Amino acid sequence: MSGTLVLVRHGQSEWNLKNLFTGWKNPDLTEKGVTEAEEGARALKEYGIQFDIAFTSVLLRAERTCQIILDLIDQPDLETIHDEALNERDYGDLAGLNKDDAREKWGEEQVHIWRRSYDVPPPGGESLKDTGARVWPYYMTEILPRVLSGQKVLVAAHGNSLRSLVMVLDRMGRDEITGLNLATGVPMVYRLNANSTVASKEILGDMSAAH
Ligand SMILES: O=C(O)[C@@H](CO)OP(=O)(O)O
Repeated sequence: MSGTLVLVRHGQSEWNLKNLFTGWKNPDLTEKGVTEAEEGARALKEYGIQFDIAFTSVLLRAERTCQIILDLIDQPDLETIHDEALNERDYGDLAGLNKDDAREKWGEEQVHIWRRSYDVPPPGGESLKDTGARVWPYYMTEILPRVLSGQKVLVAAHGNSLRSLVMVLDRMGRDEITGLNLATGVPMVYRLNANSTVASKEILGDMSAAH
């Protein structure tokens, strides 16, 4: 058995709260988002894990979630790599728009397709497939080799950058991924086999905290 990979989506952001498409925009966590990150951290502490390295995006909401977790599990100075490859999906022209206003303008179904489909990009932005096309190579070259060498690795990132990873790890098809919405601040603990497949997956906490 090789190492452990923990994926966690950032806590609620100010734009999650305002119901705005966010993408590469850079809002901070709300108080609730901080609490969600702390709850995820407490779950990891109870689980008893100590990490060898952490990865996060270059967006504040994920960076703060990562640091809140590391502080709470008494690893505040752990080496942390920040990379744009782990950023949220680029929402293009939708960034900053209200999700309900968008439904009124373009219809419920079209907005759902932009938000959750595999390969339909929002105008001027990235589809989940496009997001995966930058997340997967980064995972393969930077993250996976560490896990396979036995390290315990934390990845604090975003709803869609993590959906693209979960899709591959959980061997989900393009239809199945449409129904997946990750909860905020809820750690997913993967143990991998030596051949990179998933040996086990545990979800630590409340899956209902999705925004
Ligand atoms: O706005 C965003 O960037 C994302 C995540 O909050 O939204 P969605 O739920 O549409 O993937």
